[in-house]
Amino acid sequence: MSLNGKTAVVTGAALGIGRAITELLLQQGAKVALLDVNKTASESLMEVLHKQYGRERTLFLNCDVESEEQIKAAFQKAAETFGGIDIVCNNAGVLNEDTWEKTVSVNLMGVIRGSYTALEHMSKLSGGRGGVIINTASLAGLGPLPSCPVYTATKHAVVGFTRAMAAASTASGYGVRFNTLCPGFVRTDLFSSIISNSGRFSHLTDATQQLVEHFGIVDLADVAAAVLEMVTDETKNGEAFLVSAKRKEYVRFASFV
Ligand SMILES: NC(=O)C1=CN([C@@H]2O[C@H](COP(=O)(O)OP(=O)(O)OC[C@H]3O[C@@H](n4cnc5c(N)ncnc54)[C@H](O)[C@@H]3O)[C@@H](O)[C@H]2O)C=CC1
Ligand SMILES: CC/C=C\C[C@H](O)C(=O)/C=C/C=C/C=C\C=C\[C@@H](O)C/C=C\CCC(=O)O
Repeated sequence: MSLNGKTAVVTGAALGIGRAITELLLQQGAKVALLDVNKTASESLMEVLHKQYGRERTLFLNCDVESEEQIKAAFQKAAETFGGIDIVCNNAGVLNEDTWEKTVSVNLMGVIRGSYTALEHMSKLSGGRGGVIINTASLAGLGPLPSCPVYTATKHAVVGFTRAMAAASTASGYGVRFNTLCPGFVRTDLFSSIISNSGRFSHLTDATQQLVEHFGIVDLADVAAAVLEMVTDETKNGEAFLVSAKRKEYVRFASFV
C-alpha cells in the first residue's frame, strides 16, 4: 500500500517513538495530524517538519488522549483538513507507578478512545474508506516488568484489545486492520523516567536493568520501520510485532481453540 495521499493521525507524536513514526510516514508521502499535549515540543517539531515537507502535509492538534471530547474534536479536525483518515497510530503513553490511575487512563483507555473514534471515521460501515490502526504496546505487553506492574498491565491489555479488535473488525466488515507494536527498550524520555517513576517498586530497578542488558536498546528507526511494515502490508491484521535490539518478529500466540 503506497502512502502517497494517505492521511495518518499519530498520538504522542511530539517526541520519541511517535516522532519517529510521524517522520517516517511523512517520508513515505503521507499527510500527518500530530496529536500531543506537549505544545512546546510539538511546535518545535512542526517548525522542523514545515521546513522539510512544507505546511500542507502536517497539522498539530493539542489533544489529551485522556479526554474523549478532545480526541473526537482532533480526529474530526484531521478528517476535515485532510479529507478523511486512513492510518491511526495510538502511540501516546506514560510510565508512572505512583500515578497509576493516570497510567491506565492514558495507556489503555487512551488507546481504546482512539481506536473507537478512529473507527467512526474509517469504518466502511459508517462511510469511511477502511484503513489500519496501530496501537503501541511494548515488550511489557508480552512479559512482566517487575518494577512497573500497572504499566505492564496496560500494555498486556493493549495487546489483547488490539487482537480482539482485529477479529471484531474482520467479522463486522469494517475494512479496518488492527495491529500492535511491541518495542523493547528505546532511549526516550519515558525510558529515562523509569527509576524516578517506579514508585513503591523502585527497589526493583536493578531487575529492570538486567532486562535492558538482556534485550538491548533498539533504534527508533527500527521501531518506526516495524510500524510502516504493519501499515503497508495489507495481509497484517491482529499481529503483534516484537521489535528489540536482537529480535524483530511477529509474536506467535498460543491458540486454545
Ligand atoms: N521508550 C521505550 O522504551 C518504550 C516505549 N513504549 C511505548 O511507546 C509509546 C511512546 O513512548 P516514548 O516515545 O518512549 O515516550 P516519550 O515520553 O518520549 O513520548 C511520549 C509522547 O506522548 C505524549 N503524551 C503523553 N501523555 C499524553 C496524553 N495524555 N495525550 C497526548 N499525548 C500524550 C508526550 O507529550 C510525548 O510527546 C508509549 O506508549 C510507550 O509506553 C513501548 C516500548 C518501549
Ligand atoms: C524500563 C522501562 C522502559 C521503557 C518501557 C518500555 O515499554 C519497555 O521497553 C518495556 C520493556 C519491558 C520488558 C519486560 C519484560 C520482558 C519479559 C520477558 O519475559 C520476555 C518478554 C517477551 C518475550 C516475547 C517472546 O516471545 O519471548
